[in-house]
Amino acid sequence: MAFSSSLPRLLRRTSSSLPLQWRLRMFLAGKRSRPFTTCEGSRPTILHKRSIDILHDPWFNKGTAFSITERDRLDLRGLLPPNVMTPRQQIDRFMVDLKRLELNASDGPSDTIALAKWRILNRLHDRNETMYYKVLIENIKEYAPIVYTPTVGRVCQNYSGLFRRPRGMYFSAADHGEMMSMVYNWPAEQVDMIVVTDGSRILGLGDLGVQGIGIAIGKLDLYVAAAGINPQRVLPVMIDVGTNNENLLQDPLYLGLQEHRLDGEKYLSVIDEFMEAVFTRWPNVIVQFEDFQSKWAFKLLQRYRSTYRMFNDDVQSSAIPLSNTPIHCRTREQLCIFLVDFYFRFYALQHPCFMFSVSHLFDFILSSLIHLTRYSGTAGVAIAGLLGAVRAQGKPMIDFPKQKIVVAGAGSAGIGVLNAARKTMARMLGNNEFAFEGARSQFWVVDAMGLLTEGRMNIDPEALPFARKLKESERHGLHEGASLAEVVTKVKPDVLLGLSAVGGLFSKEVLEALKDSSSTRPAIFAMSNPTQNAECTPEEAFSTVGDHIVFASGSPFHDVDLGNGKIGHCNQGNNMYLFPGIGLGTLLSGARVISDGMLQAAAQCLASYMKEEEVLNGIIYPSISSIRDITKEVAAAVVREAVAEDLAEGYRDMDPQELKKLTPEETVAYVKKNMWEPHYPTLVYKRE
Ligand SMILES: NC(=O)C1=CN([C@@H]2O[C@H](COP(=O)(O)OP(=O)(O)OC[C@H]3O[C@@H](n4cnc5c(N)ncnc54)[C@H](O)[C@@H]3O)[C@@H](O)[C@H]2O)C=CC1
Ligand SMILES: CC(=O)C(=O)O
Ligand SMILES: [Mg+2]
Repeated sequence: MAFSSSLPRLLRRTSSSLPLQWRLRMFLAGKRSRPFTTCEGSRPTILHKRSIDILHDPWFNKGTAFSITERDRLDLRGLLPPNVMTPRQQIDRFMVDLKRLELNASDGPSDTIALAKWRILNRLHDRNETMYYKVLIENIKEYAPIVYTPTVGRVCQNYSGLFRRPRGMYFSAADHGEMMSMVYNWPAEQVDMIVVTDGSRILGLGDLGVQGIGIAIGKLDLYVAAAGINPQRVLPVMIDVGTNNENLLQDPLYLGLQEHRLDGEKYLSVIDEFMEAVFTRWPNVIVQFEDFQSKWAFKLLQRYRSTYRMFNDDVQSSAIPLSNTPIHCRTREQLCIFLVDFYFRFYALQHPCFMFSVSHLFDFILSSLIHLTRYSGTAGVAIAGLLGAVRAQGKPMIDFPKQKIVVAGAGSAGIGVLNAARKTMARMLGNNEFAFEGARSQFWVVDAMGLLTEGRMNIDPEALPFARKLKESERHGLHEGASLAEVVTKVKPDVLLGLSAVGGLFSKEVLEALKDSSSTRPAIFAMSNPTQNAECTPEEAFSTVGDHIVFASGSPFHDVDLGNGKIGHCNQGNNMYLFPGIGLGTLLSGARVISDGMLQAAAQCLASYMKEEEVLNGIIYPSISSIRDITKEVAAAVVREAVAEDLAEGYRDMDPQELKKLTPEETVAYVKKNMWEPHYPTLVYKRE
């Protein structure tokens, strides 16, 4: 085929909505990617298959080597990473991966074993989904760390090498104008849950470009395993708008677009088009935004949350004004009087087995206060843990506003947690502007530039409310940019919470300083992921600060043997305890949007899940082994809230009126009944 004659033909055939430079690029990609089984001028192979069936057929599959024109011709567009590879590049990529495995294996333990387990599980996932999820559900504690954090982080970092069979959909800047038709290349008629990322901040590993698809796959594994979402109805999505990761831009084997990230309106128009396309084909789908860099995470949430069924569990913590709550009490006293009155008049009378106790009354008031506070996802998990840490000190949760909290990291996750914690305190202190303002003094925020004060130039507007006043800092012997160790030394916090993505940030010096904490039981939350990004390990925390601390981390660690038969519990403080239930509850209620109240109901359910004796033992989050049970409860709480807010439009044959009639127990049973179980169905053949 002569260059001169084929180019104009291709340019005519490819969508005229694409810019010329893209069509040229597609042409060149097509030239590069002739499969090695065919040669110039040979007769074409006639296929009686299309789309994903071709990718799953080892005779015809060419993987990433399908040219753009072939992808269009065979309905493959969007089912493969956008970069077209030559057969030679494919072999090189495979060989690099094979050699890396040999190298790692001879190197010592490294991550080889975890990655090898991931590969084995992934192959099972490709062959037999029912069996894959049965294995995962029955062994969730052992394999969640493989399909989710921390191993999923390694998988994303090595995705170009690990890539075998594509999973999910890829939309790229080059697909502008085509997405509405591309969504029809996905084989499932019904999709309930999409997890989408643009790869810009994967866990704490930074910009991993197209390789970030791994986190969407990992999160959806938990949607299936924990929430019982039907695996035929989940869709991981990668929106490839380029990458600013220079290593990936230079890597000849990288599978994504090798261009700098789109920005501004161009970026937004790609995401807008994606949202319109998926909601056109699947109007009832729920979209979870995952691991978008802070710069876009907040903006996208604002842009879509009142129109589409979507949420972002990394950042979400609503900005509902204080006055916009069901109960308007101007002071702490008024609120408490209202709740005590309510407790005796309604709650106690409605519970036949009710026996009065002061601690029960306190817990009721507290859970009501939490109910009046709106937060979710990461923030919800953090608040549940922070309240658990107060209870672990033997104090009532209502003492939470007295806690001094140092937060390391003021990115999307850190700010989400700070906003939620501040609002929780404010509600407990009287639910008014004065309380809200007062609560701010409980937080000390340290980011990459040290202590955040009003003396800082160009403060991020989201972080501004948490900048300390200069005078106030000076009174504590602190200054703008003071180091974390200085801040911990001077503030003597009750809680040290890390969402910085900096492994080892809670150094020996910082932990030594925490020994002087004014708390009887200081709490350390090293929430950054994956494992190597944890601000400290539980061993470091227990051995330096003492056996009495409460410890939680974002990625799993083993409990620590403290000697004398005592155990230092390592809790996993991860949004996995909430997002699956939020998705399932939204689905089963048929709510058109995901309200703050629904998110907050999920968080409240988690906060009240732990029993007193567990908390006093330093166990502030449930074991991952019970995640399916927790998720069921969380989902039921979300359904009930959607019904209460009149958002529920029903699901299948459960109409909103019937949903309204369900008691709390019946709601849990309804959720359980609708959770997919990994059983083989009986199959029969029916001619089309
Ligand atoms: N456990 C969980 O459920 C979750 C954990 N995360 C983790 O939180 C981490 C941060 O995520 P994002 O907020 O989205 O990232 P981000 O990139 O938006 O924010 C990181 C923040 O850390 C600060 N930082 C950097 N170096 C620092 C240092 N030396 N000292 C103090 N602060 C420093 C930065 O200034 C920035 O404010 C990630 O590792 C992520 O995996 C995020 C969501 C949920
Ligand atoms: C857990 C999670 O969502 C994160 O680290 O980003
Ligand atoms: Mg995340």
